[in-house]
Amino acid sequence: MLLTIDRVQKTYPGGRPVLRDVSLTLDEGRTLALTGESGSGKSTLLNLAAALDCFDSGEIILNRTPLSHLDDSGRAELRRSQLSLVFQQFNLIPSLTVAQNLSFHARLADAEDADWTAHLTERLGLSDLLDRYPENLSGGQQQRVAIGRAMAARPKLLLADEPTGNLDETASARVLDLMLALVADTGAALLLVTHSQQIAARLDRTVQLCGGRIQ
Ligand SMILES: Nc1ncnc2c1ncn2[C@@H]1O[C@H](COP(=O)(O)OP(=O)(O)OP(=O)(O)O)[C@@H](O)[C@H]1O
Repeated sequence: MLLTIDRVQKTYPGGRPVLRDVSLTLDEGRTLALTGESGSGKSTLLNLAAALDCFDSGEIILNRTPLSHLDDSGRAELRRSQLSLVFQQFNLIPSLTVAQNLSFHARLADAEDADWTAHLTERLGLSDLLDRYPENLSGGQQQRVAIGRAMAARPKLLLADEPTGNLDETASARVLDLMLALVADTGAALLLVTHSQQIAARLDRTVQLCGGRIQ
C-alpha cells in the first residue's frame, strides 16, 4: 500500500474537529477522487497526506514511512523525494521561465532527467513556450506547466487539489487527460480533490467526505 490514512483526527486551533476518524488507502498506480461539500475537510486531508500539516491523532503512512515519526526536516525530505502537488491556483514561480519552472522540483529532489523532461515538455504541448514567463500563459498552459513540474521528479504520489477548478471546459478536459495519462505512464498514484462528479468518474475510486467523516 502506498498511502494509508488510519483514523486521522484534525482540529485547527480554537476550532471544531475538521477530520474525525478518517481512514482510507491508496495503492501504487491507482487513482482516487476525494469529493465532498465545501468545508468538509478535503483540502485539510490532502495537506496532511502531503506532510504539509500535522494531525492530532491516528497515523498516515506514505511508502512505509509513518508521518507522525517525522520532524519538520523529515517531512520536507519526504515531500521532496516521494510526492508532488498540483493546486487550483497553478502556483508557478513568476520570475522563472517555463523551462526553469519545469525543472524546479526535479532539481530540488536531485532527480533531474533531461530525457524525461524533454518527453514531458513534448507530451504537454509546451515545446514552443519554454522561454515564456507564467504571466504570459493561459490558465490551461500554466496548469500544464504545473503538471510537468510535478511529474518531472517522477513522484510516487501526486496530490491534486481542484487542478481544473480555474479552467474552462476545453482546457479542463485537456489538463485532466494529460494528468491521467502521465500518472498511468509513470505508475504514480493520484489523490485528487474535486467537486465534479464527472471528473471523479474518470478515476478508479471515489471517497466522499461529509462533516469530516468518510461517507
Ligand atoms: N488553517 C486553518 N485554520 C483554521 N481553520 C481552517 C484552516 N483551514 C481550513 N479550516 C477550516 O476547516 C474546515 C475544512 O476546510 P477545508 O479547506 O479542508 O475544506 P474543503 O472541503 O477543502 O473546502 P472547499 O471545497 O471549500 O475547498 C473549514 O471549516 C475551514 O474553515
